[in-house]
Parts: sequence; structure tokens; C-alpha cells
Amino acid sequence: MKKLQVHIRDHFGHNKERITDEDIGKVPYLNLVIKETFRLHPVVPLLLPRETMAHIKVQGYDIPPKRRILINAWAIARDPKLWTNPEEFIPERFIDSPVDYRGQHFELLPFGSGRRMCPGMAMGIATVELGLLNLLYFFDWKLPDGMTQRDIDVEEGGTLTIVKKVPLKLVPVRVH
Ligand code: HEM
Repeated sequence: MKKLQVHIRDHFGHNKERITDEDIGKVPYLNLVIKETFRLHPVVPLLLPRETMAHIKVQGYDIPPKRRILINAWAIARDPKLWTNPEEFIPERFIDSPVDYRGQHFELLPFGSGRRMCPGMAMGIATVELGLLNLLYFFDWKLPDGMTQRDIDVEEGGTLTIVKKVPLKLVPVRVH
């Protein structure tokens, strides 16, 4: 988080009064962090179910018509055959990498792919970016008194969509 804050504050200087939608897309490192977060923590890990309309063969497997298919985007995004050190959070892995989340690279599918992929992708990305830019530019963040980094519970829960099981509590410290 500190590294991202340095990138954001270096880019915008220290006297900016407001961050608006016009500032979206201006901090390349933020885009890398968002991509890596979507890789490790996709919001819809199994995408939306599909159903076969006809008999198909996928990698030698026969799938009859009218069978429900789930795509495990979560597992694909952590597959060691596709990713180096897949369990580690390394935003820099996307530097000079063509892999993007727009449904063309099947190793990274946080918005799905094909005809039923997320129609709200642009709005979703803009909302995440604008929120993070504001939270990280204007505030430093510390843990509540008596809590250490080890006390942060990162377990996830949910069914179709995934959320943090235990909400993260942080104390904002205004810096600008
Ligand atoms: C970061 C934010 C978001 C993420 C990660 C996300 C992710 C997804 C995913 C993975 C799917 C399933 C795609 C598939 O199975 O191929 C989906 C579907 C969908 N999303 Fe999003 N979404 C986000 C924001 C939004 C927003 C802001 C809207 C609307 C304003 C939206 C509307 C929809 C709708 C309507 C579908 C169903 C599309 C269909 O069944 O044809 N999403 N989303």
C-alpha cells in the first residue's frame, strides 16, 4: 500500500484539492495493483453458470447437451502452470505483459468472457479506481489501537460473489 501511495502522491503532487473521474487511468501502478487484486480475489470466482446447447467435446471430454458448466476463474488465476508464484501478490508481474481482464485472456477472467461477460466492467473499474485514488491520496491508514498486522483476518466468504468474512477496520489519518 505504501508503494502505491508513493506512486499516487508523486503523480498528483501534494496540493490537490479533489480527485475526480478525470484523474482515472493516470497512475499506471494502480492499474497493476487492481489487476493483481482481481487475479487473487475475483469477486465472482465461478462466473455465471453456462449450459451446453449441443453435444461438445472439450479437451477430450464429451459433454452432452443441457449440462451446466461452471468455469473456476479463481483456480485458473492461481494455476502454477500459468502463473509464477501464483499465491504471491506481485503487481509487477503485469509490467510488459499483454494479459488484461477484458475477457480476451482466459487466464484472467474477473469480469468473465464472451456474450455474458460483465456489462458493467467499465463502471466497475472506474468505481474501484476512483475510490482507491481518494482513499490512498488523502489518507494514511493505521490499525486500531491494540491490533497488529497479524490480527488481520483475510478469510473470504460468500456464495456467488465473494466478500471478506470479517470486515477490515482501519483508522484514517488525513494527510492532505
Ligand atoms: C468490480 C466490479 C465488477 C466485477 C468484478 C464484476 C464481475 C462480473 C462477472 C464475473 C460476471 C459474470 C460474467 C460471466 O459469467 O462471464 C458479471 C456479470 C454481470 N455484471 Fe458485473 N461486475 C462488476 C461490476 C458490475 C457493475 C457496476 C454492473 C452494473 C452497473 C454489473 C452488472 C452485471 C450484470 C448485469 C451481469 C450479468 C450479465 C449477463 O448475465 O449477461 N457488474 N459481473
